[in-house]
Parts: sequence; structure tokens; C-alpha cells
Amino acid sequence: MKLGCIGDDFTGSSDLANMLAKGGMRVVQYTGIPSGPAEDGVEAGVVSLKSRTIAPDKAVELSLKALDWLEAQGCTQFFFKYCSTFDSTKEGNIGPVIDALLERLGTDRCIVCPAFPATGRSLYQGHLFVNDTLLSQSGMEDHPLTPMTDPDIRRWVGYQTQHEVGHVAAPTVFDGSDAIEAAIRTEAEAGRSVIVVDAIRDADLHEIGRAALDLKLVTGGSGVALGLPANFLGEGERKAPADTWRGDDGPAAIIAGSASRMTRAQVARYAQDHPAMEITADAVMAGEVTPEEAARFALEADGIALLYSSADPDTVRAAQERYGREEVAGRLEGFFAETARKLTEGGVTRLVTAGGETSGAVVEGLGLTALEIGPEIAPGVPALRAEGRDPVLALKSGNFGDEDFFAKALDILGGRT
Ligand SMILES: Nc1ncnc2c1ncn2[C@@H]1O[C@H](COP(=O)(O)OP(=O)(O)O)[C@@H](O)[C@H]1O
Ligand SMILES: O=C(O)[C@@H](O)C(=O)COP(=O)(O)O
Repeated sequence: MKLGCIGDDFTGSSDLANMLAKGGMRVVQYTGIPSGPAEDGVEAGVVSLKSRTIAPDKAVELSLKALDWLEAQGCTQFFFKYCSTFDSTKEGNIGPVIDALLERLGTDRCIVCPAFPATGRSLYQGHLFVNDTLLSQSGMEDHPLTPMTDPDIRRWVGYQTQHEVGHVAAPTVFDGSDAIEAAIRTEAEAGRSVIVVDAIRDADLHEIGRAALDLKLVTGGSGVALGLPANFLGEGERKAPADTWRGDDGPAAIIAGSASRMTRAQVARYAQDHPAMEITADAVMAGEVTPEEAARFALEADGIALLYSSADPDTVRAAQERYGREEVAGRLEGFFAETARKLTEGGVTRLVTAGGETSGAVVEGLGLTALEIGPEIAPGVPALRAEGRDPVLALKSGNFGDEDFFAKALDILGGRT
């Protein structure tokens, strides 16, 4: 294994795995830290953790264990993947994990680059944009667990890290990889170890990738991984992605736990002409709906059913005030994990999930250990196959995909491209 990646959630990890597979690397996404060695021939391993919203010390502990495993597989460069909308609080978990990885790797520098132009995320003057709006006006300011109220990534990561924060601004990035490499060196030598790098276009990310050749630690969204495969693979060594992919046209279901704007639009679109059951926080907290009932609804539905808790920010806020933020998140995730188990026991072999925490809960609930990367459904979302068993999956980031994502994902997972 050459490139060792640690993802702070499961949708984000599949996004990164997709990017590296498209770059020609042989990639496996591991769900949690594997108990044995990787199989031969894996060039990039993505260890997915559910560490984005847990306590910072726990996130650090898990990330260091993942690093140990990846180092033991022979990796020479490490990638810490977080959200392209920098989902985190003032306390973490991005900064504390970066600090711990820098220390363990014995290096004084890493880059921080959440930009992902293919999905509208760009970083300019240290500020993160989603399409034409600042992060803090993009809807992410209402995120249920990590409200992003400040678009200045230098300031936000500055709250979280013990290190000084540096910056490589867009004009330097436009000058290409040599200029970027020199600027990173200057920042690190001035004691600014956590270096935010602007990027607006894919071309910038390729240059940043080249400049990152000798960095031990790269951090960011999947966009900055665009340029990394070329550092590892010579001419003719790129593997065609998805050449072993087989779809599965078996019984299917969709679980949506994300409250993001895009997922809510996807839910509304799909529910117009398909069976759909809303799982409200009140009903779950009061035990008025059970995973058995939700799974039965889906298994008996006339058509492929959608089970969703996705709700608007006022509804989510009211539930959090009533029951507590962590309590309601834990109960909803537990509900969906158990529902997914019942669905697969009932014969479902094709599953689409929306939301990072939700997807993590489902994948952990199903006890899946490794995921093969299949064709891309939408930017940042690949089709996945659980190694050696059912189901085929799509783990959709809350924000990703078009309004008709669910129908498209079911088609591609079903082998119809
Ligand atoms: N109806 C609801 N009421 C309260 N909280 C909700 C509701 N639906 C979803 N949530 C919260 O939103 C979180 C969404 O997180 P996640 O699945 O990671 O989505 P995203 O990918 O958009 O971040 C859930 O963990 C849960 O805490
Ligand atoms: O980088 C991204 O935007 C995604 O890969 C990601 O991390 C998804 O997180 P969620 O939006 O919480 O699913």
C-alpha cells in the first residue's frame, strides 16, 4: 500500500476512494480499522472512521490507530479526509486530529484544502464557498451537528489546532507546483505548520497534488486527492476503475437521515411518486415507531421505498431542544442501523443511504468490513459492493447529487448504467 487515508466519516471516505479509483489507483475502503493485513495489490487504503462528531480525544485515538495500521501496510504518504464543507466545531475534530498526526509522523507541515470544484466548493483568500455563496450562507450554518457559521477556514482551523496557521493564496497556486511547494516550505519554516491552500479549479488541485509529492501528511476534501495518484503511478500503471463491477438488481430500499438542503430536495422529489415513510424524531423518541415497522413498510411496499427523517432546520432545532442534540442523533442513527439490519434480513440487496452519520451507523450496523469501489453515480458518490457479500450500496453525502439522485443510484446499483 502506498497512500494511507483516514476518513472522518463513511460517505466522505467513499468520496475519497472514488477520486483515487478514478485516478487509476487500486483502492479499498475499510469500515473501521481492519483486524488483519490488507490484501496484496491495494495501492490506496481508506480507513473510514465515524469520528467527525465524537469527542476530540476519541477522534484522535481512533485516527492514530488507523495511522498505525496504515503505516504497518507500508504507506509512505497519509491523507486525512474531512468534509469539503469543513464540518467541525470550534473544538474540533479536524485540528486535534491534524495535530496528533503531525506529531506522530514527525513532520512540521501539512496542507489543509477542502476545495472540491466538481461539487461547487472553492477556497479563495482562505474563505470557503459553496457555489456562489460563502459557506456560512450555504445552508451549512444550520447543520444539525456541525453548524458552519464562519467561512474563513484559516480562522476556523485556528480555533482547533495548537499550531500556527499558514496560507498559500490563489495567485501563488496559479503559478503552479514549484511556486506552491516553495510557499509551503516558507510557511513551515516560519513555524506555520497547518497551511491552508486556496484552490478554485481542478487545474489548481493537480498543481497542489504535484507540490505535495514530498509531504508526509495531506489533509482535505477529496478534491485535493485529484493530483495524488500521478505521484504514485507511472505511465501505463493506471487501472481502469470499476472494471470488475457487477450490479445487483435485487430488492432495494433508501434510508435518508441527512437534513441538508440537497437531501431534502431529493426526498421531496422521490416521495412524489414512490412509497415513502417519514420517521420523525418525536415518534422515535416516544417509541411510537419501531425499526420492524419501518422495515416492513419498505419490504411490503409497491415499489422501492424511502424511509427518511430528513426535516427542515426549525423541525430539527425543535427536536434537539426537546431531547438534546446527541440523544436525538444517537436514537435516529440507532433506529436506522437496526432498520437496515431488518431490511437485509428481509432480502434487500441494494441500499442507498443519505447522510454521513446515518451512513456510518448503517454500515457499522450491517457489520460490513471492506467495500469495493464501483462506478461513479454522481460527483463524490461511487457505487460500492460489500466485499464477499450483499448488499451493493451508495453512501451519499448529505449535500451531494442532483434532485433525482435516488432513482439514478438505484439504476446504477442495479447494473443499469
Ligand atoms: N428529524 C430530525 N430531527 C432531529 N435531528 C435530525 C432529524 N433528521 C436528521 N437529524 C440529525 O441530522 C444528522 C444528519 O447527519 P448526517 O447523517 O451526517 O447528514 P449530513 O451528511 O447532511 O451531515 C443526524 O445524525 C441527526 O442527528
Ligand atoms: O467532502 C465532502 O463533502 C463529502 O465527502 C463528505 O465528507 C460528506 O459528509 P456528509 O455531508 O456528512 O455526508
